[in-house]
Amino acid sequence: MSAMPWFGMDIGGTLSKLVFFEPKDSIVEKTEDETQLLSNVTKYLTKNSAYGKSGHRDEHLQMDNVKICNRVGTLHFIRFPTSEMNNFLELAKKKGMAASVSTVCATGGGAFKFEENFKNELNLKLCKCDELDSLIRGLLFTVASNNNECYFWSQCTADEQCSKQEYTFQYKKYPFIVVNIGSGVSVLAVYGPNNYKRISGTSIGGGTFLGLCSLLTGCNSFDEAIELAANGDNTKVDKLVRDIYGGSYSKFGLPGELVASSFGHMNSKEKRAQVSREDLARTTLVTITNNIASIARMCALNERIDRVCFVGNFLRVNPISMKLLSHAMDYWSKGSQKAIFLNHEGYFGAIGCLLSFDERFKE
Ligand SMILES: Nc1ncnc2c1ncn2[C@@H]1O[C@H](COP(=O)(O)OP(=O)(O)O)[C@@H](O)[C@H]1O
Ligand SMILES: CC(C)(COP(=O)(O)O)[C@@H](O)C(=O)NCCC(=O)O
Repeated sequence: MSAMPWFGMDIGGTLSKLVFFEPKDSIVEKTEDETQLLSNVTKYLTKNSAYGKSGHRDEHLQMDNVKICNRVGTLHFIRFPTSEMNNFLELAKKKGMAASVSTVCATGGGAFKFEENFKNELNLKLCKCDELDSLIRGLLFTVASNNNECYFWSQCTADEQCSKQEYTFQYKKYPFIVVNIGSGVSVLAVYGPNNYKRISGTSIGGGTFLGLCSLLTGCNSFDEAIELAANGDNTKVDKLVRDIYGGSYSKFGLPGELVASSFGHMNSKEKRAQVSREDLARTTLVTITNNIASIARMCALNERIDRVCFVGNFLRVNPISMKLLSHAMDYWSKGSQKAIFLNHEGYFGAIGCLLSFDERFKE
């Protein structure tokens, strides 16, 4: 079967992620098909960082000297909103992306939903891979290939002192938890390279943040929502323990600054009149993030696992949530659970999917 070895696609509920492998070695002779694709598609993809109105290449994530399928080359990372799928298919057709190939590996719900569109528009067969298998596979591969992939936030009790630190993740040491925060949230316990289970999930995820924030603030993008949140104050919107107790609730170790009731001030007309779009964006972000932290903590406790990797595009340009997650894990576990983050946060499904080409199509 003829297949397209250098693309892996993850078509998610909000964003489509496209990982593209550009072979750079001269050891292996290029086939005629390869030469044609490399000259047309590679030039177009690597010379630009924006495609159409809404496609972006994350140049800062590019990985050089990566070995895949016995080839050495560069991995490129591209994303576009899944809602723009029709425009993507049109552009792919125009640029001849599928001209000399018949199959591409794809994962995420969209690999099922858009299968017919790929067939009809591009005459391209989607070889479907499971999204959680791909996620774990891509994550393990990336951590093994990239020394600087993982980091953590230290001293997150005081925001000014909280800093990003490199983390050497012993990925060969199992188990660990993966919390994938995409449109919704999946929580996985990983026991070995081919041994994991999905232990929990919640529909209150990245899609909920963006949806609620759009409703409450009229913002038009995720980046705008995060920017608003960065300048807001959730204590104007949330009811804190100290608003109820006048201080902390010490008998059960609840500090005064803890949110007792998310959005709890908003039943008051006067308080509503005092809040800004920024405050509402911040509160939405804090509410969703704290809820995810609670679920992650309980899952880690239940499974008796202390390392928790948070991934997914909800964490893109979002240090506020990463710091909150770090603080929550550390504080409530009295330092026994650790929150770990990864630079290629939203791309592991697509990377894992690209890697499965090797297995499925080698002669
Ligand atoms: N440019 C963006 N556009 C839309 N959502 C974004 C963007 N960047 C980050 N996000 C956040 O990431 C979430 C999607 O994460 P992702 O891991 O790609 O999940 P999915 O596979 O469900 O699309 C969105 O719900 C939103 O919270
Ligand atoms: C259905 C999904 C696996 C799809 O993945 P996504 O596109 O959100 O990354 C995910 O949204 C999810 O796990 N939702 C939570 C469902 C639940 O456990 O309540």
